[in-house]
Amino acid sequence: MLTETAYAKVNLALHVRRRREDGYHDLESLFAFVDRGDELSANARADGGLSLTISGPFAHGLDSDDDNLVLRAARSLQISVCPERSRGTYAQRPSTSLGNLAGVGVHSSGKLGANLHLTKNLPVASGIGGGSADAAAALRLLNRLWGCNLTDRALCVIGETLGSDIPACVISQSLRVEGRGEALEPHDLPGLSGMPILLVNPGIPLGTAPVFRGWDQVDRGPLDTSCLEAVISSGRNDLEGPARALVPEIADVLERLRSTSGATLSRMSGSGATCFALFDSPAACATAEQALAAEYPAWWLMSGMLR
Ligand SMILES: C[C@](O)(CO)[C@H](O)COP(=O)(O)OP(=O)(O)OC[C@H]1O[C@@H](n2ccc(N)nc2=O)[C@H](O)[C@@H]1O
Ligand SMILES: Nc1ncnc2c1ncn2[C@@H]1O[C@H](COP(=O)(O)OP(=O)(O)OP(=O)(O)O)[C@@H](O)[C@H]1O
Repeated sequence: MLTETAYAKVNLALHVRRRREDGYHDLESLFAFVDRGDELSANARADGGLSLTISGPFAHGLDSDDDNLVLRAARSLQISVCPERSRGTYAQRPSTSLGNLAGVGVHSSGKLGANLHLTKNLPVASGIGGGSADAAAALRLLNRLWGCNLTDRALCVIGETLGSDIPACVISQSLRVEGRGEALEPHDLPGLSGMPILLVNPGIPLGTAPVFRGWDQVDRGPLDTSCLEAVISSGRNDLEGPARALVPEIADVLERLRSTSGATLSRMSGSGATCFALFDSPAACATAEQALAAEYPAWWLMSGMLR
């Protein structure tokens, strides 16, 4: 059995620059990843079939049916390395051209199968990329399990067809991200790796599309990622306003985090409703987590370190 962690994603800053013709938005964002998240495991299956079971604190919020992003990612990988699977039951082929990716041909027998198990530790629809991280973990895991030997770049191309955050989640290291989410540059700012972080969600799921729809279409300018201080002082999350309009509790979370001792940056991640605080020491982070757990038992909390 092989395992992969689906690392929680945080947008340390998220600038929305433009609404595009295709309905998506061009972004500039600094992505970072927490060293904890969902856990995915898999055993190989010789009959080419796929199955998924789910356990964990947020298993109840999720179906293990064909629409689960883990199974959608698995099917996309099957089709990419073994195109004849796109006929018959496997209806959909990734729309992006993968060049000669299919030519790796190692699995022309089409017997790529797996029994997958997901331990769902991250809240669903919460702005920390849970589903995207799961799909990315499935691509990394099955690439190993099936011996496909695809590069990260090829996995990103497959992931991009399933969701904007998935390419970044394939890499799961700090990145500057532009476009819809597909233009990635590694961006390892000094001091970021190992930094303590606390994630806080008020316990209310929030879909991504309605938050983007609420954006006021005002371009407030580019994101300076030259140093962490610039990201802290001049970075924003342009989706915070529309997310707060839908979930007013986000304001309570941010107010509480901003009054926390030792927090160097508090902001909302992605389309919300999860917010985060970065800390100058693990002790300050642990103290904050204990205090919030006692004060707000309904809030979901997870502490960790940036990768
Ligand atoms: C807000 C972020 O989490 C920031 O990292 C991402 O941009 C969202 O990524 P995601 O959840 O993977 O989003 P997708 O599943 O691709 O898209 C969901 C919906 O969000 C909106 N969407 C998403 C990404 C983007 N750059 N512009 C958009 O307008 C679109 O309405 C889309 O239909
Ligand atoms: N394995 C999965 N985990 C979570 N959500 C999934 C999964 N598979 C499918 N979904 C669906 O994807 C939708 C988005 O869930 P997700 O948790 O990825 O949102 P999010 O945290 O807001 O992501 P992002 O930060 O990328 O916008 C949910 O409505 C959920 O039903």
